[in-house]
Amino acid sequence: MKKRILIIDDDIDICTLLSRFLNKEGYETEVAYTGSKGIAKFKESNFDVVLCDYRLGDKDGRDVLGELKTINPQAVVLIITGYSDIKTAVEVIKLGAYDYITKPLIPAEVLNVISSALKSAQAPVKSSVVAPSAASAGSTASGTSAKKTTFKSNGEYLIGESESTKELYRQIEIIAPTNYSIILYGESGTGKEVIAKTIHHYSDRRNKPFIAMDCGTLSKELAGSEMFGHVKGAFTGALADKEGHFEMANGGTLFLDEVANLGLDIQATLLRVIQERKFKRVGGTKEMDLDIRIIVASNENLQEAYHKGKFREDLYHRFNEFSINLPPLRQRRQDIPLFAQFFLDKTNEELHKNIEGFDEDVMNMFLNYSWPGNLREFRNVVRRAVLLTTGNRITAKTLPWEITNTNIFAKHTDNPTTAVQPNTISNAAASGKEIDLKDAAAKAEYETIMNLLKEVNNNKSKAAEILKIDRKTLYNKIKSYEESKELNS
Ligand SMILES: Nc1ncnc2c1ncn2[C@@H]1O[C@H](COP(=O)(O)OP(=O)(O)OP(=O)(O)O)[C@@H](O)[C@H]1O
Repeated sequence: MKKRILIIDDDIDICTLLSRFLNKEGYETEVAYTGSKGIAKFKESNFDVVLCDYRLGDKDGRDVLGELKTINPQAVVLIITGYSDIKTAVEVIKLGAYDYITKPLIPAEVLNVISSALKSAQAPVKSSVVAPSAASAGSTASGTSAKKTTFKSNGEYLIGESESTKELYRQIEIIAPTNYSIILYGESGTGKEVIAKTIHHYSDRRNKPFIAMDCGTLSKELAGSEMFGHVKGAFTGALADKEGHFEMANGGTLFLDEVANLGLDIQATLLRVIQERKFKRVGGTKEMDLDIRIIVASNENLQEAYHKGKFREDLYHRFNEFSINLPPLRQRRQDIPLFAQFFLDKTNEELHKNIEGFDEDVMNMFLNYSWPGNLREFRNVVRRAVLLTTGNRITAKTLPWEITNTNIFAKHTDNPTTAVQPNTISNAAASGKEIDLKDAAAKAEYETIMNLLKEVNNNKSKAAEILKIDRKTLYNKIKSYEESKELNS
């Protein structure tokens, strides 16, 4: 049966082009020109993938994503963002989008992302049973705590060589063979799920399922059923018996992503299940024994969350048998050339291309950039650059402007990473301060423009040229930021 794709975009031309192109590639498509119409279509019928533009006439992609996930937590949603809008991309991934695609759209990239989304959706969304063979590439764990593990890239993921990476793997080596619950802290895209899978590979549970569950998008109503399953008739809409993530993971490892987002009610149920090591499907009577290892991930400090009353302290202590901090990419710069080559090799393989490497200035830009979307962003940037490259090497022309302009920006500020606010996220989490990612992004853009204008003696045409935008867009960006500042002051 043909896979069905819903395209939501207020640009009729893009809808038509995408739809024609995807039909030719064997997909069935439907289009909606507004967020509300898209949501209505999604309610009426099943789609395997939703492609949704971030900026829509009536709503933004974030709202649409939220509503689609409320209708079906397993919805596979790909958000289309502007070329330089990595902060939005990070935000929508946190909200449960499967991935993002940047504009201008490149057909091969669209196909690539759709096909990997469809593969992942064969299991429930964000859930994956790890092939045991993936574990065998490194020297395998013997199952005793005294064994010596040597981590090696399994071809799918890279390990890295910087000091912080070595420390990370030293911790994994100690903890993997035990049955301890683990909290993984790290910004979006640092590889928390990848590390959770690695821990699973190197544990005695490696031949059992690894199931990932995204708690960030669970509605209060569906949380119980998603976790523990339900029996037919348990509530309106429970048309058949359903297995929950705990049951799927039984015997193996359950990875709870964005665990700080779980409501207090479901936290109470979760605690009881973990303590009693037994659970029932919602509405069911049969009690099942629970044998799982739990790994949770959060980009918010859970200790602070419980101090604020957002997270149960007893549940926190249950999870916190061990915790690991994943460094952001900007703190493991030594690994950047390795990851660049790794992502290049992978993309060459996927696209049957043979690009040999990167121009020297490209690598310098990679090293200077602050990577707010971490490894996910890096992978996407390299993938896109490979798609756009026609020669032997990747040149700066194929990179987004925020990367090509890192150096200019760095000259004018004490903190070269201000442009992308990465530290603000963790600092804000630590201080309990609320930040608005959109405001942060707009501020960063504004500061970048103003600093560049100083650099070019206020020559706006020159600044626009360097930023690869037209003069009008440059004016609009300055104006809209200054107006919003006035409104908020
Ligand atoms: N060690 C690695 N080697 C190669 N690629 C990696 C590695 N770690 C992460 N990636 C890339 O980054 C992507 C994001 O990783 P992952 O989903 O594990 O991050 P995350 O921290 O769980 O993100 P989020 O908090 O947004 O869910 C992966 O799909 C993969 O492409």
